[in-house]
Amino acid sequence: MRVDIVSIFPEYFAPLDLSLIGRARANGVLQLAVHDLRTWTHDVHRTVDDTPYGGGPGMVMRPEPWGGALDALAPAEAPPPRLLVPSPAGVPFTQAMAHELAAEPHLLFACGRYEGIDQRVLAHAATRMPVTEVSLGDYVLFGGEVAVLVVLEAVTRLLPGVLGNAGSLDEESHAHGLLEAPIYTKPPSWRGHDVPEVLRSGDHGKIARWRREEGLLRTAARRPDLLAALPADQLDKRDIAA
Ligand SMILES: COc1ccc(Cn2ccc3ccc(-c4cc(N)[nH]n4)cc32)cc1
Repeated sequence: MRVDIVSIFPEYFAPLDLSLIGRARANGVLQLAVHDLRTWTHDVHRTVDDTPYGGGPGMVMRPEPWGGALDALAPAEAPPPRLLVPSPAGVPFTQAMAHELAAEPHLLFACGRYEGIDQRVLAHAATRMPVTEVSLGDYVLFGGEVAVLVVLEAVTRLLPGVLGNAGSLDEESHAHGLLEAPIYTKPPSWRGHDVPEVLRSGDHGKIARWRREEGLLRTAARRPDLLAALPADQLDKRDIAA
């Protein structure tokens, strides 16, 4: 997978050389390039923002530098990337979207700052590539960089060969639309708290049932919205009644 990121703070992405993403880059699973939006400015002050039409607080990112960046990184003669633009007004980012993005050959992230990017940048881009405005949640950040780090981590860990034990993808929270069960390791008793006996029983069927029930109970208590969204065939009413 190829990933291009455009930002006025390219140094924000130094952490991407660490850990699993660093390994994905080293083993060629991920080709990542970070670009400074100011590369595509042409004035002496390398201006990227201006005052908003219609008034209002703050500044808006000018369309011209973004136009130059997208022309350079999504040239007409190449297959178009998927453009992802973090925004408080975006569609919610979910594990399902992470899986969808992990199947894309080329992702292009546009990191806004100030009050956001002139909407015409997205409108023009949409004439030649898929554009998705994505939100991390109902809270407001200073810019898109943190959101890109989150989206990129969620997507990269789904790429083949990135996670050592692929099985861990199957059982984690949100893998089946539910939250995962509590997890434990040695010692069997710690400060008066014991590991649930069932997990030390060696009975894998019993353990699998316990984990599903605990996941359902957690989901019902913390994220009833996820429970409501489960397809009917995935939830036996007895599961909750138990
Ligand atoms: C119109 O209201 C605002 C508009 C933008 C901003 C600051 N800002 C600038 C670019 C940018 C990109 C993403 C986000 C963001 C995404 C989520 N889930 N929260 N915040 C915030 C962003 C503040 C307020």
